[in-house]
Amino acid sequence: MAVALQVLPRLARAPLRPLLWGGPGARLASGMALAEQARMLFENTIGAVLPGPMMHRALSLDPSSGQLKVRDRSFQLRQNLYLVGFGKAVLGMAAAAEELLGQHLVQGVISVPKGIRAAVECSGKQEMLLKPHSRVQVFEGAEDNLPDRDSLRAALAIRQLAEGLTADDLLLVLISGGGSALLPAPIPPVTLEEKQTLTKLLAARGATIQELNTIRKALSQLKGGGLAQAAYPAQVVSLILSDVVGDPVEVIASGPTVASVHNVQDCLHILNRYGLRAALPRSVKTVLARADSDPHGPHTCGHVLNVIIGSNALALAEARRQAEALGYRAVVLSAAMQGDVKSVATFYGLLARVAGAHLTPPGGAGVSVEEEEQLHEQAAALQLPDLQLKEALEVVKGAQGPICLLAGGEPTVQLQGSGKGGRNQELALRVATELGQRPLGPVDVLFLSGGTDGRDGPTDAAGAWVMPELASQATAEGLDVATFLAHNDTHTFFHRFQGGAHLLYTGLTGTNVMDVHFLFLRPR
Ligand SMILES: Nc1ncnc2c1ncn2[C@@H]1O[C@H](COP(=O)(O)OP(=O)(O)OP(=O)(O)O)[C@@H](O)[C@H]1O
Ligand SMILES: O=C(O)[C@H](O)CO
Repeated sequence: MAVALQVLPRLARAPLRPLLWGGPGARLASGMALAEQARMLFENTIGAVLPGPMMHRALSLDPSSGQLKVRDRSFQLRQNLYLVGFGKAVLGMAAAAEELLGQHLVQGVISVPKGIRAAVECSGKQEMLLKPHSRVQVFEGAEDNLPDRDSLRAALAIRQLAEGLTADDLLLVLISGGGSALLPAPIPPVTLEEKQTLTKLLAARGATIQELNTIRKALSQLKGGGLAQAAYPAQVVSLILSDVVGDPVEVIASGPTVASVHNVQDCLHILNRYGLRAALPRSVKTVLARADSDPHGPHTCGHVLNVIIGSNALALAEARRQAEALGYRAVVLSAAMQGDVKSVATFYGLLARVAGAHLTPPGGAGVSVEEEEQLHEQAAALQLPDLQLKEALEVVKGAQGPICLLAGGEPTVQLQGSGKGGRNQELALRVATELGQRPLGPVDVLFLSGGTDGRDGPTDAAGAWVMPELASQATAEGLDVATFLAHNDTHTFFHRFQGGAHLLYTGLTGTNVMDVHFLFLRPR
């Protein structure tokens, strides 16, 4: 995270704009330009998954009895509350916890990205900062999302706090994406450097987050249930903001409060798959061999309540609600959008064409049977477990007015060039190319792709929005879309195209529930 962090100033002041989105405001909003609606929908979607609102939804305290309610479970607070946390969204989560439960809080330690406090301060987003004499100690570290000395110090302070707890205590654990790098505590003799190298190698060779975190858990004192074990016999409540498709609690931040179900054989398979088994340092082999013969077996986590408080699905549900308030028929297609960005772009291109043809009256572009078949084939190839394509097309067929199709997840980019970009900007530009290939009939189409953390790859933009005319307009400006795509240089493209008007700028938002994709179709 080399670039100075910066938090969205517009979101900071007005995360939600009920006047524009509900009741009488809806009519006003529906007269807005499509691009303005798309940008507002993106900002308001992020507003719904900011740490504060999510914490307030998940927790409630009865001040007279000291009863803390987390979902359907109750816990008795009497100045026995401790707090630890690690992840990109944890500063705001801790601030909300302090505001809600501060009178019972004895001590806390959190591990957050380098520069986050300065960025939050700069943006004036006071509600995401801890109080001046807070009982929560803050460590900043993990520059570039890699474990470092600072995050190691934080992890050791977190372990120490957890180990000092008794059966009368309650430990609140705040977890969000980026937590793995912010909580490194390698099992000796594995060193921080060895863990860093192995993590980097696995990531560079294309290991999935599930595979990467299986290895991290095997080599860590705190991951894979280790933190919960350290806190025993205290009760543990983990509040988790998911940045992994499907919200698997054992994967997010490597599941420090979830018993690991993996064995050494699983690790060896993964290391084999990426050609790393032969080159393993002796220390790693030692730790894996020890785990194999460990008479205690894996950690047990019966004293833990793990709760997902925010996710991509939640963001999409809010986006849908707000799109409907704007007068769109809105459908959530999937919160598990994964796969190569090229295949995902082809899918959205076909979807826009098929949906657009269904929306326009006879004499419009018309939908061919082949295209509808291609769309279903492309969808099947993406293997999205929760895809609601048939349902979405039914809604489109029955609709007489504007449609908004919503999805989220994290497609992947196979980097070939050395340009500057991110997966959202690349997806948007590829979708623009697809949309520009054939006429779409009398319907306005806009596609938006944005990262909810406000940072798309190593750029300061969150993503971009496009329309079918983009490619021809770019050509008129002397910009060749295909060349920018070939070099993975989409940020440079969007920066130059129409003076950067198609880029989404939010600054670092202080939350992270992966990416969202919006496809708007508005019959003329
Ligand atoms: N020039 C580029 N063009 C397209 N994508 C890129 C480019 N450079 C990096 N990327 C992609 O950006 C991704 C990294 O983005 P980012 O820093 O937002 O991490 P992330 O995976 O979103 O992290 P988190 O899960 O914490 O949000 C990688 O998947 C990488 O392939
Ligand atoms: O920290 C991590 O492990 C990733 O962000 C997934 O949660």
